[in-house]
Amino acid sequence: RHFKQGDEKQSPRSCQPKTNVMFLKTHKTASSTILNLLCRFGDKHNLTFALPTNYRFGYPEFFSSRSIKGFSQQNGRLYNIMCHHMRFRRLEVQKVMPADTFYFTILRNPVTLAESSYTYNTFLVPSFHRSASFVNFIANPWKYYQPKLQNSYLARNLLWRPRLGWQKIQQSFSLILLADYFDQSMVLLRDALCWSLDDMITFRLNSRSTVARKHLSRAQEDQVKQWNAMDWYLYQHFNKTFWQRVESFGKSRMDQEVASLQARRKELENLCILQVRNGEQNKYGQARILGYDLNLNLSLPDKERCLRMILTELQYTDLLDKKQFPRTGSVPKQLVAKRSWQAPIQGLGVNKRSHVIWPLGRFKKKLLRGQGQHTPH
Ligand SMILES: Nc1ncnc2c1ncn2[C@@H]1O[C@H](COP(=O)(O)OS(=O)(=O)O)[C@@H](OP(=O)(O)O)[C@H]1O
Repeated sequence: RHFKQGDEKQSPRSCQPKTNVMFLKTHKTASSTILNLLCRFGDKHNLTFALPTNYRFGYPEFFSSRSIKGFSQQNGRLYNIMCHHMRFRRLEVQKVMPADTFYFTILRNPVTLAESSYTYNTFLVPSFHRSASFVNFIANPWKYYQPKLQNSYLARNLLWRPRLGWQKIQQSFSLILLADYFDQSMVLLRDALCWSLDDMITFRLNSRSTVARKHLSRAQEDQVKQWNAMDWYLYQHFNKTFWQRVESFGKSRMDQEVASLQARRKELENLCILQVRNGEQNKYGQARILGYDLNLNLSLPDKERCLRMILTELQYTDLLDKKQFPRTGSVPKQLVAKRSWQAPIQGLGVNKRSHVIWPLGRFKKKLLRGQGQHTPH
């Protein structure tokens, strides 16, 4: 049981791995899991990341190259990977990404998306916390929703907002994935990027447990679709194009590759994960986010790799920040636990008893004892 086995199993491929990649990260669409995948790839190959100064590129305002840490019009530098939250503006992004950049994004069924957003952001969105529950909100949204109230953009048509319509999406992105078919999405992405199987293996991050998700009746689902009509329209369109793409990829080839992906993920889960457990309630809502405890008996290289697979968006961003800006980067206060014995949450699930020591210095040691926290996205 070792990471290497999976890498060795892969046959050589004739294509050239893409190293210039732009991912439009969006709310509650498995985007933290994909961000982790991109961070690991870029980190492994020492690629440069366009990093935001404060975890997001000026969101909810439109993207500006000024929000990239260290960028100036004078140095006019280009980056390999861009994957943090933004409100997309193609021309502005193109200024800082090479011409052959591969652009992709991800959507999710607006029904489960809206429920996730409500639970996760209840206290952040006044339109939400005026209602007693999601079912209550969705039965009569106009009673609670006021567009001018703070963060109301999180309460309606979440898919639509960062992207401005399906024609623009179609023009700007070479691949549009669906969180609801995550494994098929990873197969398509792997094919497009020409990356290895292990590069595509992720553990589910920023996730609630299945029992915490609210199941809706058909009538309630219809209410959500009506309330988020633009999202529903967008989703239907890209659901169709997604399955057309699967069709041209080949259905049986897809089934085989999904099976390999799942088998390899299982192997790595067995290697890395001791247990999955409920973390603390997130700060802005009622969601308890699952965390992972790593196995205690891992070799140091495996520990490092397993740990990278469970780093959350903020934690990985801090590591990359530290790597790209060794002198200016600092450990943000919120990542450091108030008491060192506190069990970490949000994916940084190193067991209390297992003080994993990374060889890369004090920062990581702190991080490993730290408490992950999540800003709203
Ligand atoms: N691999 C995979 N497959 C399917 N779904 C997945 C996966 N990884 C994460 N998720 C689900 O995505 C939700 C979190 O999305 P984000 O990470 O984009 O949220 S955030 O906006 O960055 O806070 C969150 O949804 P809910 O659990 O319904 O809240 C996660 O469970």
